[in-house]
Amino acid sequence: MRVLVVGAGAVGGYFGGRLLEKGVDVTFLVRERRKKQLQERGLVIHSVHGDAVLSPKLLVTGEQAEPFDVVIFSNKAYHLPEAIRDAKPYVGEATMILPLLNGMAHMDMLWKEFGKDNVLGGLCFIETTLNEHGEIVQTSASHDVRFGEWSGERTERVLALEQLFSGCKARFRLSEHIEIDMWNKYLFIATMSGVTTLFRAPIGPIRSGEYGQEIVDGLLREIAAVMQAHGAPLTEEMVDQQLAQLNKIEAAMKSSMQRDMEKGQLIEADHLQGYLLSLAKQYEIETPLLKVVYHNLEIYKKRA
Ligand SMILES: NC(=O)C1=CN([C@@H]2O[C@H](COP(=O)(O)OP(=O)(O)OC[C@H]3O[C@@H](n4cnc5c(N)ncnc54)[C@H](OP(=O)(O)O)[C@@H]3O)[C@@H](O)[C@H]2O)C=CC1
Ligand SMILES: CC(C)(CO)C(=O)C(=O)O
Repeated sequence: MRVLVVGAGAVGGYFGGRLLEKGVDVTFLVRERRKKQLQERGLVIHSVHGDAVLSPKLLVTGEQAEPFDVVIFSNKAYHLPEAIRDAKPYVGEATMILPLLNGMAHMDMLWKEFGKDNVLGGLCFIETTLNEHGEIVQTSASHDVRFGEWSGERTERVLALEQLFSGCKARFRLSEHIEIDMWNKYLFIATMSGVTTLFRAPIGPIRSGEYGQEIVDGLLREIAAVMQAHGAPLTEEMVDQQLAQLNKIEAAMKSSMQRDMEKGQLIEADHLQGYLLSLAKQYEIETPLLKVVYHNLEIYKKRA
């Protein structure tokens, strides 16, 4: 099976690199600047799970290539329209599309472009970033991808993917409830990125202190209420589990949005929190904490 990874950034470079390391036929769709960087230095991974220096196959849109069996989208949400346009020539009728972006709003765009049957659900848990040389720096225990059919079925094609991904250094897990998994991850990351960007600290100091728990809990429950009003399959038990997860993760953990802010880069505020606020308006749900979080991100966006 041939795999195309759209974007050799922190997420795509890491997981694509791990697949390549295992011997999977992986190509990265990149733009000129990233191509030059990767040609000069290689795809360099510094990771708590082991370092690697790889020489991947690179493709720049417009270059000739047969359709791929799998196209993994690992770009930021604000680049999705261009990423879809650039990847489209390499998508055939039987190509599986696997997105690893945070959030949910991208699914509609992918379904519209590629058809609902061709798009799998997907997400990842990983703390990874690019350093000033474009090298991948992966810093905590999780390096997990979950993927699956939207219907939850164990079809031949996802079983083939499971086989393809198995035995590589990162953990790829086939899910029979990827829609639920994605909403859970969205609940987790909208809260986690919200508080870490608001307080400009890793999660540890935020969740401790006199008001920490109240704020994290309050924000998570506001977001959950919006998602549930929209029909997300999230039970109260799942909401409690996400809060427990936020209390359990390493104290030093930061969100990727926070790291992007620290580097003065663009952020996915509209895709994550902004989308939730538009739903809150639609369903007339009060979300005072989410508004504070978003307002902070808006101020950053104007300054950046
Ligand atoms: N980093 C993390 O720890 C985690 C991130 N996520 C999610 O994963 C997604 C990706 O994040 P992350 O990897 O951090 O982002 P990065 O910015 O590190 O990587 C995105 C890459 O996509 C590339 N790209 C964008 N548009 C195109 C295009 N048209 N053609 C080719 N390449 C393109 C960019 O290339 P260029 O250099 O040319 O701009 C960049 O290298 C986000 O939705 C994020 O929320 C999820 C879990 C953890
Ligand atoms: C919180 C984390 C690191 C978990 O994968 C994440 O998804 C992000 O920061 O984007």
